[in-house]
Amino acid sequence: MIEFRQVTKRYDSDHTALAQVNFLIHRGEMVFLTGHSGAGKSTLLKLIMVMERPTAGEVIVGGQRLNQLPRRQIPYLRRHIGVVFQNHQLLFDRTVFDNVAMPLEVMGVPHRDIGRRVRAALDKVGLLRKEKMNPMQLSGGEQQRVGIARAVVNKPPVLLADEPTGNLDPELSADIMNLFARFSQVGVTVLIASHDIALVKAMDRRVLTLDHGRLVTSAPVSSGASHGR
Ligand SMILES: Nc1ncnc2c1ncn2[C@@H]1O[C@H](COP(=O)(O)OP(=O)(O)OP(=O)(O)O)[C@@H](O)[C@H]1O
Repeated sequence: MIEFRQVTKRYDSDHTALAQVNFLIHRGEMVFLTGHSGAGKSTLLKLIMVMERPTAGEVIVGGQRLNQLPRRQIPYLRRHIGVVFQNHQLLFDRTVFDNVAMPLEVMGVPHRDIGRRVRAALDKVGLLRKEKMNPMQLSGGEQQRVGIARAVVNKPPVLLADEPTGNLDPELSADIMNLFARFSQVGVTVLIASHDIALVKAMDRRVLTLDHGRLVTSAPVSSGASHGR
């Protein structure tokens, strides 16, 4: 579902953020991306979203070679990729419902379908009864769940998360990770960048580790079973 072939990304003429990175993530797999600050995690996610283009090599998402993707096709590709950020980027002058509905409105989904789809997404993250609230009235963990509901409301086959538990305590962080695991169980391909080594270990999934832009491991952190297919 997500494949990198010999991908190199240089920002300025000499600074190499990613160097000859190779990996393949299968449909429905949940994979973690770790590495020190500046290792290249966000860059790798940006290449999948085509917010950046590789200097060399090839990125393939859902069978589509992104190098050849014309600029005008980028918005359509992004509809197939849900993204969750650490600071969830919610609008505090709108209700929970309206925040989750935003991607559907941008896509021009008919009004009568929006309510049903927003409520289905809120149900998945356990917030069905809070749709009329303002995100400001919610806890940090609940706000992050709203961000996740918004990321999955149009049922993207790929879900990316950049430090999605950065502001949360360990218990809430584990809840959020288990939520991502449930999406992968129903076939969503999930890639999560995280600094939280203890949490990543506890989830016992395949881990891609970057070190100064190089992929140094692509294996489960523990000796437990690989969840790769
Ligand atoms: N737009 C940019 N222009 C120039 N250099 C950049 C740009 N974005 C990132 N870099 C550099 O590329 C390297 C990788 O950055 P990146 O943000 O991908 O790392 P990261 O692993 O996500 O770090 P963090 O965990 O701190 O967010 C860093 O040295 C960074 O300074």
